Amino acid sequence: MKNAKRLKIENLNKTFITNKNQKVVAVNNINLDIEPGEFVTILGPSGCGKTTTLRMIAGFEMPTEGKIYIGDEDVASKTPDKRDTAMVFQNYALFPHMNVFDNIAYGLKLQKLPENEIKERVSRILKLMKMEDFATRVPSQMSGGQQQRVSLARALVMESGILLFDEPLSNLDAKLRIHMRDEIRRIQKTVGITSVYVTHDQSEAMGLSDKIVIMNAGNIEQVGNPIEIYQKPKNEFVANFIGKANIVDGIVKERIEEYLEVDIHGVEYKIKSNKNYKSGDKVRIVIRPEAIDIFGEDFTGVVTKSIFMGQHHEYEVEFFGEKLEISYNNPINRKIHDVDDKLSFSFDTKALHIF
Ligand SMILES: Nc1ncnc2c1ncn2[C@@H]1O[C@H](COP(=O)(O)OP(=O)(O)OP(=O)(O)O)[C@@H](O)[C@H]1O
Repeated sequence: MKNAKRLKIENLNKTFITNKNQKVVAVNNINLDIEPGEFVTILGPSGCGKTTTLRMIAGFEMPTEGKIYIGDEDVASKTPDKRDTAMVFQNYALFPHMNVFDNIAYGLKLQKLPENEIKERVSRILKLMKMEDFATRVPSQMSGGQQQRVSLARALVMESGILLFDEPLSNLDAKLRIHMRDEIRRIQKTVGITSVYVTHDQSEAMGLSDKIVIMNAGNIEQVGNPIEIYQKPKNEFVANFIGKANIVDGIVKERIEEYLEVDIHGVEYKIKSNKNYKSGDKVRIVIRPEAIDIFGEDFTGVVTKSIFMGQHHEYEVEFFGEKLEISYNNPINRKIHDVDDKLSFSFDTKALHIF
C-alpha cells in the first residue's frame, strides 16, 4: 500500500440554498486534523451534517468556504477523480453485470494500468479480504455482507491516501454488522489507510475508531478517543448521545488540589476535575448507569422499573424528583429488586464527571 495521508479540514462551511430561497447551514465552520493511518468516525444525529462533510472530502459536494488538505495539497476545489480518495457506499454501488474480479479491477482499468499489474493487485486484495473463491460470481449471487466486502475491496485496490465510508453497514442485519465492523477494523489496521467513517450508530463508532467526532447541528461538539468521549463528555449533548447518561446537580464546597469537593443532595463526593469552579457554584455531573453501586448506602430510592436483560439488570430509581438509570452486571443468583421496593446505592466517585 502507498503511504497513508494526513487529512486536515480548515473552517469548512456548507450552506445550501433551498428552492424557497432559505439558507440551510449544513456544516458550520468546522476544523479537523486526522493523522496518517487514523480511523476517525463522524457520529451524530440525523441532519447534523456528517454526510455533507464526507461528501465535501470526497469532492461530491463543493464547500461554500474552507480548505480540505489531503497531504499538503488543498483539494477543496478539485473534482473527485483528482483527489486521492476512495469511497465505500451504503448501497454497495457494484456493477450488476460484472463479476467480483471485474468489479474490483474497474478503477484500475480506467487508469489504464498493465493487465498483469491489475491481476496482481486484485488478487492481493481478494486474498486480504478472504474472497478468492468469489472472484467469478456476480453481485446477485452474493449476500449483502459479501457484496459490501467487494465494495470495500474495490475501494482498497485503488491504494488511495484516504478511504471514506458512508454508513456502509446500515443495510446489513445486526449480527452481520458486528462481523463486518470487526472485518473493516482488521483490514484497516493491516493496510494502515487513513479512514473517515460516517455513522449514526454509536456502537459502530466505539468499536471502530481511533477518534470519534461528535457533530450536532453543523458543529463539532467534541473530538476524542472512545474512552474520552464516554468517560469525559464535554457537554450534556455528548453525554446523552453516547451511551446512557444520568445527569445530577451538585454544589461545589471547595477545591482540594486536583479535586472538587461537591455536595450531591447532602452527600459529599471528591471529584477529579480541572474545571474552574468556586465554592457555592452549581454544577452538573454525569454518572453512567453502570457506575452506580447498588451495594452502597449513600442514597435510597424507590424502584420504578426493574428489567432482567440476561447479562445485566436494569433499574430505574426515583432520585430527588428525577429518574436514575442503574445497570447492574452479573445479576444471576442475586437478589432482584422489584418495582416499589426500596433500593440503596452510591455513586462510584472515580466515574463522576463534572461538565
Ligand atoms: N441539497 C440540499 N439542499 C438543502 N439542504 C440540504 C441539502 N443536503 C443536505 N441538506 C441539509 O443539510 C443538513 C445536513 O444534512 P446531512 O445529510 O449532511 O446530515 P446527516 O448528518 O448526514 O444526516 P443523516 O444521518 O440523516 O444522513 C440537513 O439539515 C439537510 O436537510
